[in-house]
Amino acid sequence: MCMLDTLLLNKARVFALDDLERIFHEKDKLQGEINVLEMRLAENDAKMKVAAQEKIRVELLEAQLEKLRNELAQRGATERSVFDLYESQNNVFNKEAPLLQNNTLLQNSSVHSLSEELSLLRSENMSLKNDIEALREELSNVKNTDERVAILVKQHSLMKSSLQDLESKLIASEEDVSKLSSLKVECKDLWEKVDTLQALLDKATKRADQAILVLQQNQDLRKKVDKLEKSLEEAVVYKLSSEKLQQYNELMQQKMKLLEEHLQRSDEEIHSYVRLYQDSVQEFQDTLKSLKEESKKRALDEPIDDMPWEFWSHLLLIIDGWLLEKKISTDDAKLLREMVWKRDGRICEAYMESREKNEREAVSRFLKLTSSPKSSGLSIIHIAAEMAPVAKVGGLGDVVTGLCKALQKRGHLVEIVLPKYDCMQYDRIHNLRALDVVVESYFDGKLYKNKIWVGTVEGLPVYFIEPQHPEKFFWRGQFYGEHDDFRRFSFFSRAALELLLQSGKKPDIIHCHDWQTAFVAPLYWDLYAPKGLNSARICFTCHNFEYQGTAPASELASCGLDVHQLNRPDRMQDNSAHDRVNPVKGAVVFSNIVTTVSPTYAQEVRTAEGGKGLHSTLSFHSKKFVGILNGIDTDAWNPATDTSLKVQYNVNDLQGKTENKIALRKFLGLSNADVRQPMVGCITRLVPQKGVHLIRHAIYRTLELGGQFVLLGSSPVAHIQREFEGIANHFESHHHIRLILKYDESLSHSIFAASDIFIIPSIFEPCGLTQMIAMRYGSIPIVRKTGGLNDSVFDVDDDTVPPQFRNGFTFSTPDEHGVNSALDRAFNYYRNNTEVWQQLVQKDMNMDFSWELSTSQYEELYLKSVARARVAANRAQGL
Ligand SMILES: Nc1ncnc2c1ncn2[C@@H]1O[C@H](COP(=O)(O)OP(=O)(O)O)[C@@H](O)[C@H]1O
Repeated sequence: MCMLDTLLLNKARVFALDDLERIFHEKDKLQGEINVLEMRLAENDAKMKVAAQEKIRVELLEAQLEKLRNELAQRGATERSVFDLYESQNNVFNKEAPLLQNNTLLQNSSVHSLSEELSLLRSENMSLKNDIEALREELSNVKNTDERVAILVKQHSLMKSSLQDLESKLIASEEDVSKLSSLKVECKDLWEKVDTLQALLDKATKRADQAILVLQQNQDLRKKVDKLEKSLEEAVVYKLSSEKLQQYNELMQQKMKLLEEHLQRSDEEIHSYVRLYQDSVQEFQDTLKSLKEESKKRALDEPIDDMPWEFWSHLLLIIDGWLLEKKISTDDAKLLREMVWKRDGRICEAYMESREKNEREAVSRFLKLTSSPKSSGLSIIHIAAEMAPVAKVGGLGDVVTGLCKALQKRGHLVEIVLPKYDCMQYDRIHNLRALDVVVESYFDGKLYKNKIWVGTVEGLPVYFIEPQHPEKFFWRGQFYGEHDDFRRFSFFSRAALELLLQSGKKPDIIHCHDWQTAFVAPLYWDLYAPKGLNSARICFTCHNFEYQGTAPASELASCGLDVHQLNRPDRMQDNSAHDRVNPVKGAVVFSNIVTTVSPTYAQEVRTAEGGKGLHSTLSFHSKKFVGILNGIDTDAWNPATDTSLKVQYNVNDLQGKTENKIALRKFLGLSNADVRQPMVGCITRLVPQKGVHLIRHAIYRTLELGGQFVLLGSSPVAHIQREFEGIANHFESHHHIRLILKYDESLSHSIFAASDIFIIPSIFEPCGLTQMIAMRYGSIPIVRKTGGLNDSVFDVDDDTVPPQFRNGFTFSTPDEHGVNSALDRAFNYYRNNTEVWQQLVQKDMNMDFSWELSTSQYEELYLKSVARARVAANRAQGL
């Protein structure tokens, strides 16, 4: 390193000296040129002066010439008159000789003088002519001189400009000289540094020699050093990545802080509520602490943690059943429910003791449990149209189950109310039974009976409502897509609230989902809060703003809502059709908390392009509107325990993934010739939102790239279903392409496990779950950057994202070019970078997409809303 520095410094010095030499030489040359030019300029000036004098002389000569010409002209006239006179005198003399004889002498003398004068004039004339000739010559010379003068003037101006050029060059060179002198100083400095570096280098070389000696003597030590260096590098990489992560976290924290500040400024009231809430949390924590201490003393009071959720939900349903069947009072039921909620050991013991006894004895045993500590969580009731796995159409079902399970784990009492569809997966419901009770609910001006069923699903207590209505609302063989969906689900929403009212429940939160149960929000505030079901705050989650369930305003009256009051622009009136009502808009307006399923989608729907007509409503209510990214149920989606798979596997043993690929190929009749042939998977509803034309294109592109493609999907849109049936038939016995056009939960697990790449080219995507499930199964996602896909998939080549977050391939423009760009890159990585691909698979499988983080966000929203309600209630009571 030191040697390199020395060489570089030497080189720099030589260059600098060469430059100096060259600049001096150039300067001398320029100075010489300037001198010559100055001399020539002086010469020119002198010449010009001479020329000017000559010009004056010429002018004088011309004047003289003119004078002489005039004189000559006069003299010519005189000469001619003298001659004429002489001739006439001769004639007279000849004619009158006798008369003139006396005057002859006189005459002779005058003639003589005249002829003398004439010859004088002639000679003078001659000399003048010569003079004129000479002057003419001189004049032509002068003309030549004029031309020369003009040339000289031109040359003069040219020289002047080149002189200016030279002067500016001289200035520049002088600057160069000054730079050079500073360069010289720097150079000197550098030399000094070179010397010190040289000294250091010498020292280092000496040390290196010693080190080499030591290393040569001890090979083992060297190996250890190598190992240490490697781990040091890893540590540096780790440090760098953790630093980046920290930076990223700091950035996020800053953003959050800004947001928090903004919220604080914009809503002073919320701020005070938060403080009050914090006080109550403190109070709650104190109570909890003292309870904990107390419970330590009493072994029987200890919460039972080793009983499954299934058990507690079952107990809860027993108590609710007794309440509805009027076998216990509301207060007793409340106390017992709270004990279940707290997983109290005493109620567990009571159940165990009374298992073999008849119902009356069991009831009395339970009623002996008199004291019960305060509950530690919230009572949350979800009213929904889907719940996985019993009634699932898409992501909504997954979210209801995943979120409820996570809330239950956090100590909240969670219950779910669902329609009792005929087409449910009844084998996934435990202890399903009908209660000996009938709940009547209003519809079309009458009361209709509802049969209430209870059972546990995934360890959660669920109420199923079976309307005894002649239109058999939920006996249709399918969940949605019926002509009277508006009537079916407005009926269900009202019956669900009726059930809560009649069973005396006092929930803290009622959480409804999508347009099907959006009616709950206006029904609650307009009808049920006045009836006494007033303990709750309403949370509404919209999983997709594409579906708003609008209908003619008059249809709202069936479930008892006031059309006149609600069909208003600030309430339920649809923003684009004033004679229609919009349930989603109603829920946005009437809920205390409104959420959607990813932060990016929450932004997108506030724009005119993304809001599907609701952007202005959402912007108006933006203070209560947030986007929370969904999680996935990591118990249900776990390749290490998934019984749908041929072989279970995990991040440390990926052989099982390959075996699933081979098994799926066999099952679907695809070629098994090359185990490394990449398999692209796609599991989706085939609707325009999912980018069906891009899915179709991806099939053909995968074929071109030499991969295999497996599509599992079905479409509620007839022409899309037909189109894909055409493609499916075309590839019916193809070795590399298979389209399975149906809903098949078990097959979906096999495809997630078998595929290497998973494609989701959505036009818009509120959250999307398949990208997270795919990652959990080690299938690398290719997604379009939109909605929740944008919040969960980060491109492996995007260096603006910290490396630990990069987990897939993304593209922005929803066209074939975009698909190609991502698909081609993915194939390239898969084929040419096996090791990197393997690391990517492991990284993706380790990513945390559980409900943990999202649930804590929902929990925080619930708690804040409940605290605000308490403060408002206390204020109203004057406390
Ligand atoms: N044909 C199908 N067979 C089995 N499961 C499917 C099918 N189509 C979609 N799914 C499942 O439905 C869920 C889709 O959720 P999501 O990605 O949020 O999309 P969306 O809710 O818009 O349909 C995933 O769990 C996916 O595996």
